[in-house]
Amino acid sequence: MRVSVPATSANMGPGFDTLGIALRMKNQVLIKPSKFHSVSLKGEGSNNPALKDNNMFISIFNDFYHNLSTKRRNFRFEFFNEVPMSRGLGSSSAVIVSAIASAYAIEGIELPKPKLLNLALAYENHPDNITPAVMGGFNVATVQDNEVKYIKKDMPKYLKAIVVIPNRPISTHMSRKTLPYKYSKDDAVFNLSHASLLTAAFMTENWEMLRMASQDKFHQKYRMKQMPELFEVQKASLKAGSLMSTLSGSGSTFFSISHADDCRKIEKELKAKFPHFRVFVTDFDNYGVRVDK
Ligand SMILES: Nc1ncnc2c1ncn2[C@@H]1O[C@H](COP(=O)(O)OP(=O)(O)O)[C@@H](O)[C@H]1O
Ligand SMILES: N[C@@H](CCOP(=O)(O)O)C(=O)O
Repeated sequence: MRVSVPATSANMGPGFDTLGIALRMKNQVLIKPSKFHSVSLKGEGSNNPALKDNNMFISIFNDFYHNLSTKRRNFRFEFFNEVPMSRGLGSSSAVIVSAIASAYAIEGIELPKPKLLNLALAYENHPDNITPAVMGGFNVATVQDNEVKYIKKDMPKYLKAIVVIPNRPISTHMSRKTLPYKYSKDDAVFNLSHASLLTAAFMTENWEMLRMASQDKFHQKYRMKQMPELFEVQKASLKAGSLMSTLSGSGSTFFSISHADDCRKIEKELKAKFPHFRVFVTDFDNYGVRVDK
């Protein structure tokens, strides 16, 4: 059985804890019944021996498997990871979503996506990564009465994402602690109006609006100060023709959107300017978590 989950870019500027989008970079796990428990890792995290012991995937999988099954089978887990850890591309959401989906699938129990989304909420209490990880596409989401309420929009093929991934990880948990406890009414209105306009722009495919609507006063400047080169990345990406360019989740990745015709030029300019960062173009994912039995 194979389960794959896409990387996600959350916030998208002003949509703190609300907006997120799925990218065509994925973590996959292949699970086979086996005499003994064993783990193999390829790609991201493969040089981290701790992930072979009790990693977050295995512990969430076991929580669910032990609840769902009376049998005590062992499994071989083969991970193929494309989502870099702690870079603001939703690696923790990818792990949470794939672990829950895997436990249900291995037991042959149907798990509708909305239910999976609400189960994932217990492990990550902001819905902006888990929603696109489960559903794919661009999503606006909130949590009400312990349930995720969301609206999804498929992304067109003529738009591409350009990601700039620094070497330095940023822990989402730690980064959230650096944000202000309170915001002024002006800043709240600024973010509310920009996030609303950005959402409307995605829904109506008004791409020229993205640059203006993706401005934010809630989190980016506080987080980017810890890595000031990111201000240069943003400036360079917009100058090279991106439609929008924002910190991805809590960082350290920078995420931009462009027309397909412009993406290679933008990628080339960013690579030349920031040779010490990984820069590449990727498609959007409109499907979300996928289980192949
Ligand atoms: N492939 C993986 N396998 C196991 N655990 C992972 C994996 N990817 C991420 N994690 C867990 O998620 C944590 C990173 O979460 P977080 O700081 O929220 O980063 P991100 O911005 O990538 O979601 C890691 O420290 C690790 O505990
Ligand atoms: N809204 C969250 C998003 C965190 O995304 P991640 O990919 O960095 O985990 C936040 O801004 O803290």
